Amino acid sequence: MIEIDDLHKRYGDKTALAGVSFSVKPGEMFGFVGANGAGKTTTMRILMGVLTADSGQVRWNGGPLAFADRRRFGYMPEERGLYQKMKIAEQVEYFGRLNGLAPAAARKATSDLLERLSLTERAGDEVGALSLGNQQRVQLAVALVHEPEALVLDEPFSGLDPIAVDALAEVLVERRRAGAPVLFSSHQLDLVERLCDAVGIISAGRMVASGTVGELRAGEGRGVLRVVVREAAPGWTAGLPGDLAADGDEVLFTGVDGDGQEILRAATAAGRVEHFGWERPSLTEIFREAVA
Ligand SMILES: Nc1ncnc2c1ncn2[C@@H]1O[C@H](COP(=O)(O)OP(=O)(O)OP(=O)(O)O)[C@@H](O)[C@H]1O
Repeated sequence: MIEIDDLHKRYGDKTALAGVSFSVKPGEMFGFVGANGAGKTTTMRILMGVLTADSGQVRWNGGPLAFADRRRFGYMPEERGLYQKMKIAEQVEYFGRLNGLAPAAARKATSDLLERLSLTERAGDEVGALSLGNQQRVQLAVALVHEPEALVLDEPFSGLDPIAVDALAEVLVERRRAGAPVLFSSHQLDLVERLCDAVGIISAGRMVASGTVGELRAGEGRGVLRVVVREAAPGWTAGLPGDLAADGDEVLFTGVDGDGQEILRAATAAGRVEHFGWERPSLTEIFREAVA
C-alpha cells in the first residue's frame, strides 16, 4: 500500500502542497485529479523521490519508502525522459535491464509490451522519429516493462488516441489485478470515472474530496431525486424535505439528505408512482463543485 501522509512543500514563498494525505491500496486504481497547478505533479515527484517534501511522509507497505522500493515502481514523470536517438525496442529493453530484469526477460517483456501498445512495427525506429502520441506509448512501455509492484503515472493518457487509451487502460487493469496499487493523474474525468476505484480531488495543495466514485457521487445532499407521480392529489409534496421544482407530474427534489424513502412513501400514498430515482452528478460536476 502507498501512503501519502501530510505532505507540505513550498517553492520559495509559493505553497504547492499544504497537507496532502491519501493512500492507494494493493489492487486499487486511484485517479488523482485537480486543476492546473493544484499540486499533482509535486505530490508524485515527492512520492518518487525526485523532490523532497518540507514535511510529511511517504510509506510503502507500512514502512518509509526506500530507494530500492522505488526501483520496483513504474513511474511516468511529467517531463518525459526518453533518449531521442535510441531505438524504441533497445530503449525499453534498456530500462527493463536498469530496473533489474535479466537480458532475456527484458527482451521478452519489451516485445510483449510493444505488441500491446501497437509499436512492434516501429521497434527499430529512433524515438525522435515518432509522433508525440507514439513517444508517449514508448514512455509508458518504459514505465511498465519491469512488471512494477506499483505504478505512479503523471498524465499517462494525455495525447493518446482512443485505441491507445483502451490499450493502456487494459494494461493498467492487468497490473491492478496482479495486486499493484495504481496511481495516475488525469484531466480526463470521464476516463477516471470509468477506470478508477478511488478518486482524490486536490485543490491549491489540499485534498478537498476523496473516496470511491460511488461515494463521491452519492454524498450527503448530492444529486437530484426525480419523482413522477400520475394522478396525484394536488399538494402531495407539502412538508417534504429538500427544495423542489414541479413540472406537471414530475417533481425534482434537490438537497435531500438520506435516501428519500419519506418522499417515496408520500408519492405512493398520493398516486401511481411511475418513476422514483436519483440522478447523480458526474465526476466532472463533483470536481467543479469541489474546486470552486
Ligand atoms: N519548480 C518550481 N518552482 C516554483 N514553483 C513551482 C515549481 N514546480 C511547481 N510549482 C508551483 O507549484 C504548484 C503546483 O504545481 P504542480 O506542477 O504540482 O501542479 P499540477 O497539479 O501537477 O498541475 P498540472 O495539472 O498543470 O500539471 C503550482 O502553483 C506551480 O506553479
